[in-house]
Amino acid sequence: MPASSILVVDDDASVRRVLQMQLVEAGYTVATAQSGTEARKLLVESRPKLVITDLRMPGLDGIELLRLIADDQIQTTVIMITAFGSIETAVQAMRLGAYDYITKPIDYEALLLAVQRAMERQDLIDEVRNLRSALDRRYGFENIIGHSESLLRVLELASRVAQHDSTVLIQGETGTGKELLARAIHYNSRRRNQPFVTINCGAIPRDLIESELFGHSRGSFTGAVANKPGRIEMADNGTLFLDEIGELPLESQVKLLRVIQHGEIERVGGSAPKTVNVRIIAATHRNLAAMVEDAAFRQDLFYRLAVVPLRLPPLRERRQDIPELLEHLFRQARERHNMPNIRMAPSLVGLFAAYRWPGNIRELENIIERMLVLSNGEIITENDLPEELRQASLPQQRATLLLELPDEGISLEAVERELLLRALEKFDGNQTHAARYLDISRRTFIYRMEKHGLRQEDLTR
Ligand SMILES: Nc1ncnc2c1ncn2[C@@H]1O[C@H](COP(=O)(O)OP(=O)(O)OP(=O)(O)O)[C@@H](O)[C@H]1O
Repeated sequence: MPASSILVVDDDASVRRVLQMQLVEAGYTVATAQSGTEARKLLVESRPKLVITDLRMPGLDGIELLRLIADDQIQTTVIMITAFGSIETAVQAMRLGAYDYITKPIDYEALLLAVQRAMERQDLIDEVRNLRSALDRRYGFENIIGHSESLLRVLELASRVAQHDSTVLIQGETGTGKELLARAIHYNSRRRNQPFVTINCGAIPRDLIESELFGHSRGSFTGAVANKPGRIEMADNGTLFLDEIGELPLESQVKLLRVIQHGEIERVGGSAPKTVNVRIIAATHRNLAAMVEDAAFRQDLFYRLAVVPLRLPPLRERRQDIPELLEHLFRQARERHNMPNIRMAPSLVGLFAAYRWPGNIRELENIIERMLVLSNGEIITENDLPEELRQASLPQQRATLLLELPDEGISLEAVERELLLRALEKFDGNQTHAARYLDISRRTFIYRMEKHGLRQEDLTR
């Protein structure tokens, strides 16, 4: 049956005939069924866009047909024909999901108008469904490329947690796909048809972050010219993605905790607290546990966020994924720039696999894009690679940290001591930076310095 098809269901042959005639004349393709049971069969076989059904029929009646359509989730719009005066059943039909009803004797002009509106509605529903499934495909777990064990383990956990409403904390270096994973969780959760709202806590000035998160009332500060809902409110019933949560100032952390604990927000500048229902997914490239030790992040909030902690491994820890990612991202970039014939010399894969990728997949994506745009031939060769990648192939530079392992053995303590000193040196004696560089808390850093009997002055040894 073609797309604009209508199924007319009535046990009265003359009503069927007249309805069919009128609708065909108006340009629709029409099929008919003389009972609910016959309609049921046709519904499955030919998937009509619209069903016009009589309410009262022997056997399976209009209401039962409507229930079937709802239960089987058949995508169609229903118009019910009811006897004049049976308003209660019409109301019942609407409650069960009928889009409209018309009464007998049928006013054909009114019917055609109702059909036209119903068709437009079904078109809209179909369009939204198509867009949504494109979105689902785009943000599904299957779009997170890679088959390394460390990645698969995270994806498996994430897909299990997606079904539940628990708060998720995603940790991982910059560019490892934290936002991509957060979206996949949202689009695979029960909230998928509700908003996914993001906020980057590191990108918003400190004095504006609360108004951005919680909204503000008119006049609460200079520039607050109107009432404005915050991102949390916008994410009501959906998911809020708090990127770079480690950058959230301590004062705002208390308020966020309140949202998580009580589901309540208060706009900046007053107004009564409002109840919201949001799922929170937070992400950070920082070591939050170390920040808690340094009192730079609230412990209570940390525990609330890290109900399900997920850690995305850096690319250099899953080098086996590089060829697959390279191919995927290259194909995407080729399509984006409409360069279907461009190829990449196969020898390049080795160079890509050897590089350290400090910026992870985002860096890989950017380098591919740059090579493609700047290339002037049909094939990308080693000469088109940025310097840092070509260097990666030189064996002596494969790793930034190369330890000489002497035959007589080496003391782990001595190595640790040396690392502490080198890190301090690298950051001109700044302990906070050195600790962050070594991915430990400042407290741990100081503790280890003391353990080795090191003092700041030893720097100048
Ligand atoms: N496994 C993957 N497969 C395909 N594309 C990926 C993968 N991981 C990341 N990407 C792509 O890499 C880019 C960076 O990913 P994303 O923004 O999710 O990283 P991030 O960890 O949130 O980064 P940042 O910490 O800098 O915000 C995006 O364009 C994303 O689509």
